[in-house]
Amino acid sequence: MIRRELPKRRVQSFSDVLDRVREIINRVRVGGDQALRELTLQIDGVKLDRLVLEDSYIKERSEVLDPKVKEAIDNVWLQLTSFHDLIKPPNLGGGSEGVEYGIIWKPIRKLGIYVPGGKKAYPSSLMMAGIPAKIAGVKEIFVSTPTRGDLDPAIAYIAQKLQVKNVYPIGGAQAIAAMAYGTESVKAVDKIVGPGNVYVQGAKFLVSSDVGIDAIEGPTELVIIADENANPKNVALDLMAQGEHGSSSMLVLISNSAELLNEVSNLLQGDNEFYLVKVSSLEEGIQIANELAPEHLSLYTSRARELLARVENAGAITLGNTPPALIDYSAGPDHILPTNGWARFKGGLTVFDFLKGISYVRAERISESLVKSAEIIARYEGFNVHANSVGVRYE
Ligand SMILES: NC(=O)c1ccc[n+]([C@@H]2O[C@H](COP(=O)([O-])OP(=O)(O)OC[C@H]3O[C@@H](n4cnc5c(N)ncnc54)[C@H](O)[C@@H]3O)[C@@H](O)[C@H]2O)c1
Ligand SMILES: N[C@H](CO)Cc1c[nH]c[nH+]1
Ligand SMILES: [Zn+2]
Repeated sequence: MIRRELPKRRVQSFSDVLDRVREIINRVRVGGDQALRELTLQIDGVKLDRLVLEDSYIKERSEVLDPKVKEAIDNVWLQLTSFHDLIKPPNLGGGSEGVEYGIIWKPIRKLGIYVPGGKKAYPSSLMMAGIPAKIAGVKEIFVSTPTRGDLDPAIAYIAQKLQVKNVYPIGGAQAIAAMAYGTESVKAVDKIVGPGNVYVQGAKFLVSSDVGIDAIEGPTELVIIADENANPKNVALDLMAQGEHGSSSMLVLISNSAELLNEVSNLLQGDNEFYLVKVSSLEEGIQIANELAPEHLSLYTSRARELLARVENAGAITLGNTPPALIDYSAGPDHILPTNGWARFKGGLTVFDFLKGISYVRAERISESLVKSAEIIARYEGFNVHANSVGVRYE
């Protein structure tokens, strides 16, 4: 369906399902493995005979993967690695006023990756989470994914490449609850990352008081800002491509060209809702995009480079005639990206999501003024022992 207006809200939001998700989480916390089996049967219609897939089974499944797909995965692996390697921060040290200080980056220890698999399998998402995690130095990776029968061979292959400790054939909020709190079979982790539908993201949100999460990465969003130079067929393809994720995707085209909007409108097919909006200038388009804070933003205009500087809120941006689907698979930057407006304060997944920056200080010959300042502020706050503990050392 084509709408000639801006979307008023996300089609489906994780906050719409929090009551149901809370109920699922509580059932897993109380009932452990048995609750996981019951919930997977009730919600997914899958009878689980085991909750941890054996290594021999994962190997067997990876062996049935088409060699062409294996080769493609190996190829993309190198490109994703080069992007995330570029970002990995070095340990830094310096000093000022007699204080030696620095920061050391340490990986989180136990990581849970959720790999979506309700409607389609997402092996690419396992790569997008697993590669930066490995580059950050994460040692123990656990994966949960709904399997609807057998494990997807590409997920099996990637799990092996990542030396994943356990793969759990569990999906939805129950998988997130299990990795957050642990059950007899599922290990509790320090942080859970990964995309998924509103139930998965709602669960991540609710467990985030007890375990780390990356962000809300729910139903796909694409905003395209295009001018009269954009190819209408490619614009329509990009919108319909992200529509493949399901009816919850938010798909918006903003243009200053009525002709382009009409041409695209005639080309769009499928069940998704497409929002086509006319603006008077590309700058106005950017302003709207900044308010929507979409997951994917495409600047499909010859002024893309110039407009890039005006973008404040977006998960990832494609410039000119670059398909957003290239980020989904092989360009290098991550496709695990914030949705629901979380791009106002969070970027896409990077090695930073798997690292903790721990700062250190050594102050043997600190300047008198910094000692005095510490004492004065401590006393101002009423923390006299703090002040004394500093002052006494540098008398
Ligand atoms: N933002 C990103 O970075 C990003 C990346 C890739 C995919 N995605 C999104 O991930 C999503 C994948 O969704 P999916 O559904 O195919 O797979 P999924 O694995 O996220 O969700 C499937 C699970 O949801 C649970 N579920 C489904 N209906 C339920 C209900 N009524 N009550 C309770 N639980 C229920 C089930 O347990 C099922 O196993 C898509 O929306 C896609 O756009 C986002
Ligand atoms: N477009 C999704 C991120 O919103 C990522 C993806 C995976 N597979 C295909 N697409
Ligand atoms: Zn996609």
